[in-house]
Amino acid sequence: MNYRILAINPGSTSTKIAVYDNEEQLLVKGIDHKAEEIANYERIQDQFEMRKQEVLKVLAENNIDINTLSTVVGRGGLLPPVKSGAYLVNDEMIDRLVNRPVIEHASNLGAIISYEIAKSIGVNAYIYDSVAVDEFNDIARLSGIKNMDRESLSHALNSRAMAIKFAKDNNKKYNELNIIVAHLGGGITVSVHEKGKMIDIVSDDEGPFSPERSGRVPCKKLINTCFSGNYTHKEMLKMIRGKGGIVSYLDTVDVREVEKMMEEGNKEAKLVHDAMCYQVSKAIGELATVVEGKVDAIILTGGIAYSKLVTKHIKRRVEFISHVEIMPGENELDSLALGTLRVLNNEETAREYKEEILANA
Ligand SMILES: Nc1ncnc2c1ncn2[C@@H]1O[C@H](COP(=O)(O)OP(=O)(O)O)[C@@H](O)[C@H]1O
Ligand SMILES: CCCC(=O)OP(=O)(O)O
Repeated sequence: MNYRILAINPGSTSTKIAVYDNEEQLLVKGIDHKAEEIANYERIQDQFEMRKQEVLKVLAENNIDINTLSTVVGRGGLLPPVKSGAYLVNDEMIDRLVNRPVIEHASNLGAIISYEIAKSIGVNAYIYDSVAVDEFNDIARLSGIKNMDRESLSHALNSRAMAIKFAKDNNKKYNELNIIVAHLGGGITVSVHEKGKMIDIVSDDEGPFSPERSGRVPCKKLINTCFSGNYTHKEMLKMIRGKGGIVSYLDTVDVREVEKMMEEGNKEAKLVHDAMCYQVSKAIGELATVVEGKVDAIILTGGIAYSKLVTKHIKRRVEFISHVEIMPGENELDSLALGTLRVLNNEETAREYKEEILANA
């Protein structure tokens, strides 16, 4: 059976799309949205019609008739906690993402755009491995302050896909292995997968700094800065997400540029690069304790895993824990399409999104 799948991954400044016939990629395209265009919209969800039109235009330009699509899948956004895998997009999910998103994030548009396109041609829309996938054990939820639980918000899509691929490539099942995955992109998440469940993470506001995020910062200093009267709430959020991490030290979010600076003898660039690798390694070490050291593999993935300097540094620090596998790239469009294909082929089942059930799950 041949299935044609449109995958949509909205990011803060671009919408990446791809079309697949089963596993074969027919088209892949990054649609850039100009900062002036984005600035016209007060809320991220208001950008949906503009981005949808751009997606339809690219399909038409590439002679892909939307009526030939079997389904549409979007990167799942900031919903209340959900399970891993696929969800059918429904009105309840759209209501949450449009009217009460947990956090405003470009990925919230994935379900909204997919649903609209799918509805117009009478097929189903899905999300797959949303950033809100929550498989924490109870012990992982405590933060140290009552009523301020830790949250499972992560790069679950690429992290789970790489762990599943690693298992398959090694003739094992994902649910037989304990794997630590470090997703190294604009944001960084390190996650531990115990026998097929992502039971804990070190997220990008609790762990390593990344190109544009601060990671864990000293709490007392952060609180004092919040109350200094010098910053608005929005500016403080931007300080940790958008203007934190590498960019706050070196004025770039591009690790390739940092490495060029290092080649030119820039000592601060070397220190910041080293510190990011050091912090990622610490997070891997931290999560190794969750499975009591029984780690079958450590996977380094995401755009930064293309860097030999980064992977060599982290490998040196964590190889004592387990084998290190380098799987570079963010692979998110492939992960969306292949996950959905497993649903269409009845190898996995899509869940129905219902908030009242999730709250008690
Ligand atoms: N060949 C490379 N060497 C070093 N860093 C790279 C390379 N390719 C991409 N990167 C870095 O990867 C980061 C983006 O990663 P990516 O997974 O694409 O993130 P996102 O989807 O969050 O933007 C950027 O900091 C970029 O500089
Ligand atoms: C909220 C965790 C997922 C995330 O931050 O995604 P991006 O790095 O794509 O913004």
